[in-house]
Amino acid sequence: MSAALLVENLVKKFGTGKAAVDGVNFDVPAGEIVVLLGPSGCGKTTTLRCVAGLEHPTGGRISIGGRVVSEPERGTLVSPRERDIGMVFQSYAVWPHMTVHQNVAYPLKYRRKNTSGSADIDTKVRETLELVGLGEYAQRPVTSLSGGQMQRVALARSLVYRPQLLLLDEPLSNLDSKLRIRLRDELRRILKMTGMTGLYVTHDQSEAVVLGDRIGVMKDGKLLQMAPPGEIYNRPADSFVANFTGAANVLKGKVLERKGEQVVIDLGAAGRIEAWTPQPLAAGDNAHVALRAENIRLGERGPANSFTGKVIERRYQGMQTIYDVEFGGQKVEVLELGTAARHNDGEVALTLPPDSCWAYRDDGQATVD
Ligand SMILES: Nc1ncnc2c1ncn2[C@@H]1O[C@H](COP(=O)(O)OP(=O)(O)OP(=O)(O)O)[C@@H](O)[C@H]1O
Repeated sequence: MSAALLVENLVKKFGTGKAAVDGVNFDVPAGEIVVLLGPSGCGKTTTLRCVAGLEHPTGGRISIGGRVVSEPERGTLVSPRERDIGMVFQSYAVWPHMTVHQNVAYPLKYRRKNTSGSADIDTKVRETLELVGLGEYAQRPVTSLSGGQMQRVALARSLVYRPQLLLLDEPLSNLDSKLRIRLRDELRRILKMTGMTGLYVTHDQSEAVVLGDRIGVMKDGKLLQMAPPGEIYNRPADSFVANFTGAANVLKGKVLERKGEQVVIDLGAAGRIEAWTPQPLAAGDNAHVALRAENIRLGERGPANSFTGKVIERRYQGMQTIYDVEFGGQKVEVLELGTAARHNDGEVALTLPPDSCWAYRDDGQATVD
């Protein structure tokens, strides 16, 4: 039976410097997959290693299946072995001198958990190999497999003993891009079929969106937002989340008025723009509006946020065209899907739908370096 993970106010400091994990809170209900997403050094691997028991947290509490496995304030620290977790890492970590079958059988023989002899072990190994699509490879030496197949062996080895919780740290990053996409899609199917509770760490947005029931975006040791992928992409709670997940356009201005979650922002020469905001912005505040290139509608006039601009450059990329458009001293990038570029250089109407314009306090950190 899969179990929930609860992480409360987790802190991890290495030495005396800044905390690598700085007061992180989240839960993973049984059967859910949560992905921690963020740039290099944001603390996602350290968070996962604390859950695994491979790092000793400085503060906070971690519980797996209702059992506290780490709470430094009370001197509680359960060893990794006793946490009943499975782990899959970037490196394949298979036993090179064994066959595929032997590799996957190893944890069952070693643990003798939920098994009643070699026939039972054999059945479980066969079932798990079928699940990861390696049913026909059971007797092959593991070293004769491709990278993607070896990673499936590593996954099967972690799934075969049905741990309470599966931890995955960038498991696809050593694979070539085609294989990575295929295994990414399959991984979700496999995890959902087993009903496994999963915590997955990556810096790759597409993996996070495909795999996660919820995504937690981290920066500088802090969890900025945790929400379903659609919410992260359409209602980013923070300017960093918006920018990190691809809202690369930034328009600077001043708040004129606020009604509920809507604000009107003065963009200077370009005029006014309506936007949604998750932050306590008020009239007079400096703010910036973030929006995605693919949410701007070129050649259309909508009921609000319509402007007349000028295409100053267009880059045809086969499946899509990117336009640089200027309006009233502001510059935006617009993405148009399709194999034909529909707009030429020169004057063009553009609409920035208010629902896709997100306003944040201007703290000078609008973009990811
Ligand atoms: N063993 C360690 N000793 C000292 N500092 C460490 C150690 N492990 C991690 N750190 C630091 O903690 C911070 C967070 O690192 P962490 O590996 O968790 O980030 P990450 O988001 O997983 O990045 P990446 O994707 O590059 O692995 C970084 O500043 C890193 O240098």
